[in-house]
Amino acid sequence: MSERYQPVPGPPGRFLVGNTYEYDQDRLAFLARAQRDYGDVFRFSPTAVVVQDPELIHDVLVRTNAEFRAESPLVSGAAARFQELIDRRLPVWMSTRRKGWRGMNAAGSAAYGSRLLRQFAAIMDERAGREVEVLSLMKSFSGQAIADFCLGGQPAHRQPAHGEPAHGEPAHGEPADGQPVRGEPVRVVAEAVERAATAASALMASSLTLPHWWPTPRIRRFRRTAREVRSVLLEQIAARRAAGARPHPEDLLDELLHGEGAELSDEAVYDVLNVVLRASHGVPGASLSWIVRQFALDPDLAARVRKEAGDARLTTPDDPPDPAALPYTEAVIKEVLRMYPPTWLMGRDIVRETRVGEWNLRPGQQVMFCTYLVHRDPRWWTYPEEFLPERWLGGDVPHSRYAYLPFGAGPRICLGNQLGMTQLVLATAWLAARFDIEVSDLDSAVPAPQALLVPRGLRAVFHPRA
Ligand code: HEM
Repeated sequence: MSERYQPVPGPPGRFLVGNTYEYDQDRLAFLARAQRDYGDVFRFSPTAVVVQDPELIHDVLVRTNAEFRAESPLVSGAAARFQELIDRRLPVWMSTRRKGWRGMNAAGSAAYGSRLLRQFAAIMDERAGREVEVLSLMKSFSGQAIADFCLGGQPAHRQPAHGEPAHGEPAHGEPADGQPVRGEPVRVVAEAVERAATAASALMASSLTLPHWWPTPRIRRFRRTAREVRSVLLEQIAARRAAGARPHPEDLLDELLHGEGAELSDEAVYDVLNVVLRASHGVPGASLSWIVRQFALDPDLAARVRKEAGDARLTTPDDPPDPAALPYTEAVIKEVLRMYPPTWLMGRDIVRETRVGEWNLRPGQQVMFCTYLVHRDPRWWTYPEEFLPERWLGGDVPHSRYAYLPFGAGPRICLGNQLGMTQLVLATAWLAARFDIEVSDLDSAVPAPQALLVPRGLRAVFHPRA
């Protein structure tokens, strides 16, 4: 080994399997132990280095697209082909990302508030009063909501009223006013994305990447579902193009096809929609599940959010308040994202020789960071294990300015962070205002660090408040 590449110290691991076995026994405990024993930079495997220092993490994140890549192939062996594809598409993605940003900024997200809340209210009304699996309920809402944000303006312009089924199908199957109703493309796309995300998380559930030529049912399903998403999206894009521009953009697809800036090819539009739908899949749903758990743990917290919703006159989903009028609710969400960041583990592939802190790293290696541990590190946070929304109201910022990164940072920061916050603030306020939550298995619903950090097996009954 040349001087240039001194091995980074880390747990030695076992013969053949390295650290994978110990890691899979308890992922968070393994990473916490390794950090305690080896410091803020440690080796996980010959190709993976874990970095836990917030300044170094930030440094890596801002250098993404140069020495680091955000995209990682799920199946090994596809890497070279995949990197070529990424290199070609990256500049296009970065410029289409800017175009997508316009549709998702604070104004775009706020304008979408009532549509979003109507969907949430309808889904919750439908499931109220009986025990439900919280994560699948919230994921199904967030999946539908994002698909609606992307494509929900199509083909008619009528919005479903509160009480009407969320995906826009009229109660008796007849289009209102003789018009086609929106909803069908949203449902088809949301379901295709759901299947693709389930197939991808089945691959990610294992810490080992499989060779791409290995024809396992999982890899075949992963490929088939990805093709399906591509085909339903390209179909929607073609149909919308053929229908021509509308006076005002009604969803992200309108914005991408007819908004300001250079015209995008169907392929570029597909890229944005695909990345947005995939990257947001389940993430707000996981956060809402943590909120449900937190409300069940602490009814006073729910009461305080309810009071704020009442003061802001949140009485009907048709006319929601500006999320800025709900600062305590926003602080609750920031605290949920601190203690339970859905994207609890992030990574970057190294594509050029580079240096991270005092270590030289080379192409083919991977850098990983565990935001869950950074967000609970007593060096950066006071009372890190306590749920304290007030810390976000009193200016008690972390001692390291980069120690809070639920949405990532740098050029690949979450594209939907404002939309995600709007969605979470309104849905959380609605939950507190309209329901008493009963959870029977609080003790067993502990953090499960899977593809996302989720409360394992959380079930609840949402009792409508009188
Ligand atoms: C609770 C809400 C959300 C959280 C915590 C979250 C978190 C994240 C994080 C941490 C990343 C960066 C991953 C990395 O750097 O490797 C990311 C990327 C992304 N997110 Fe989100 N997200 C949320 C909601 C959303 C929503 C609602 C959308 C879309 C409408 C969205 C769209 C995206 C996209 C497109 C990217 C990839 C950006 C790129 O690679 O250039 N996210 N998100």
